[in-house]
Amino acid sequence: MLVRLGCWSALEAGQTFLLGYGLARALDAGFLAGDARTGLLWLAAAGLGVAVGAYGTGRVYRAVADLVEPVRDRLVETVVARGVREADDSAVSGLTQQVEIARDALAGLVMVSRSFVFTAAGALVGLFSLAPPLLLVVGPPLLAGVALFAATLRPLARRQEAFLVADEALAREWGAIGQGLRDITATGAEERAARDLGTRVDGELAAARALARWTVPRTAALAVGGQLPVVLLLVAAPWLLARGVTPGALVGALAYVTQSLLPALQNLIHGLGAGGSRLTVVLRRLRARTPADTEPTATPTPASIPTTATSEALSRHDADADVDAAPRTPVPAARTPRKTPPALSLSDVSFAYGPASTPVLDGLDLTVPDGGHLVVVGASGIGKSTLTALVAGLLRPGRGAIRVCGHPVPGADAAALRVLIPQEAYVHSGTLAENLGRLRPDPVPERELCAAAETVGLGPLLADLGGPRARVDPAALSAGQRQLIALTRAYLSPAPLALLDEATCHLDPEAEARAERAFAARPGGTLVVVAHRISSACRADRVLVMDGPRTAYGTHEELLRSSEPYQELVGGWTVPAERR
Ligand SMILES: Nc1ncnc2c1ncn2[C@@H]1O[C@H](COP(=O)(O)OP(=O)(O)OP(=O)(O)O)[C@@H](O)[C@H]1O
Repeated sequence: MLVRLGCWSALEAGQTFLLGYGLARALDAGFLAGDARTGLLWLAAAGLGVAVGAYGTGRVYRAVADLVEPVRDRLVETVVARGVREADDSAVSGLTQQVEIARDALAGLVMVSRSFVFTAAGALVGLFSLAPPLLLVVGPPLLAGVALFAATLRPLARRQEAFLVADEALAREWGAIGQGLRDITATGAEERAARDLGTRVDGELAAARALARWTVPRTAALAVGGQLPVVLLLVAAPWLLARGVTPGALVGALAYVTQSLLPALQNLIHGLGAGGSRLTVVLRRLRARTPADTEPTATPTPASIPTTATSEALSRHDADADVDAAPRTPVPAARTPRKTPPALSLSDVSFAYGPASTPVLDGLDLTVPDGGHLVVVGASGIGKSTLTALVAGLLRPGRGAIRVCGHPVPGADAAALRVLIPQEAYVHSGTLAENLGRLRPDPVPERELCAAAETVGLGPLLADLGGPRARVDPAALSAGQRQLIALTRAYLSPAPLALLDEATCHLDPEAEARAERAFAARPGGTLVVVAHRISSACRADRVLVMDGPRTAYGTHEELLRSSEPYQELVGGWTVPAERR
């Protein structure tokens, strides 16, 4: 196969030889000697050389394909076998894509390096045939240029790889943030996300600068090896002519340098510089997972989430007794008791989506004490999510004031004290531990992760996936499983106020009850739930019924007696036989 490739390349190189030699002979033996016919014949010979060379090029492509395709097949076999062994189909699709990149890069490398070797051979033989002194002028700078380029190859490949890794890390971070924008805003993690992304951007910038510095010697190699010979040929023309070099040979030499050597060197430098390092990176990645694959998608950095003083002596609801048996994971933020503002207060809050729209909220007053458990119910489209978005600071009230633990909303302090779990749970690729500990400023001990998972109801999934260090593929999880992960993450967050906006809608009633009880029992935690089922309202110590801009507020029993909209809602839901 290699012999065949060499033969077709030699035929291709004949074109290079004939280009300069034919031109020189056409001038010296033809046009300059007054014999136009001979000149034309030599030009025709050069033209024939181009045609034969083109045929050779076509066969070269086939020979390269014969060489590269088996390599690709072997790589695919290795990758698929490994994927099947590791039962990792996502890795197979990713890696087979990398195999295609490896195939293209390898083919490109074979093409450019082969082309340079044969073109240089054809041109140097041609120069020697025309006049050996021409070799003295063209040869040394060409060798110097190639040597300089060879010296830059290794450091350049390293910089290129560092840049690719930094670029991928940035793309991953960016993708993760893009997908989870709503949750990042909802959980007040904007600063942290911006810091993580900023680190990646700085990393890529540094890698790009280092790479750019190494392109300088590469450009110099092209100038020395490809452009300097042209200048030297022109400068040395009188000296060459004085030593018997004919004008035709001089023109032929210029043709060799400008039409063959310079483009071949350009292709070599470009092809080996970019394609070579790409091939190195991809092959390394195919052999084993690279650091880029194994490193966490975001480096957890300590976030300065303020703690708050909560736990005013306001009654914790009865359901607490129900969850005493469940293992409790302490909320990490230290909170000092005594005289603190309520976990949530709204005073005279009004909100409409547009100046001419009917207000969704109109003069709402509401207080949720520290440790309280409020459930919000109401018909679809009545404004429950709007209320949680206002409390989370995602919307601004048109009138009135909202405070979380005494801090005005919107505001950074308030944002750090509440965590919003929306209906569409966000899980990013990475390990379970990374997912679960994302809202914590410091690494969460595995024991605490497992205890929290058990409490919220994620325990069986955690075990199935292989523990906290197992990697998760968000696309392979069910909506309910994603919700359990998001709930456990919020449970572990230091924010005392948890806002569950139909965050358990994909869970079965039992799993929903377990998750809600866990949140209600979070030490120092306050819970606001937009209810998906009436059982949620039964578990709460207070219920807010939204009925247009009007609202009703009280315990489940009180509202059953006093609120017609609540009675209707309860009638529409299946009332459990006994309060859960
Ligand atoms: N971005 C928006 N722009 C304009 N109107 C909106 C917007 N978001 C919601 N609304 C409207 O505000 C009202 C309240 O919507 P919201 O989503 O808060 O209700 P909801 O009680 O949470 O409904 P569901 O139970 O179906 O989720 C609805 O009439 C809705 O159409």
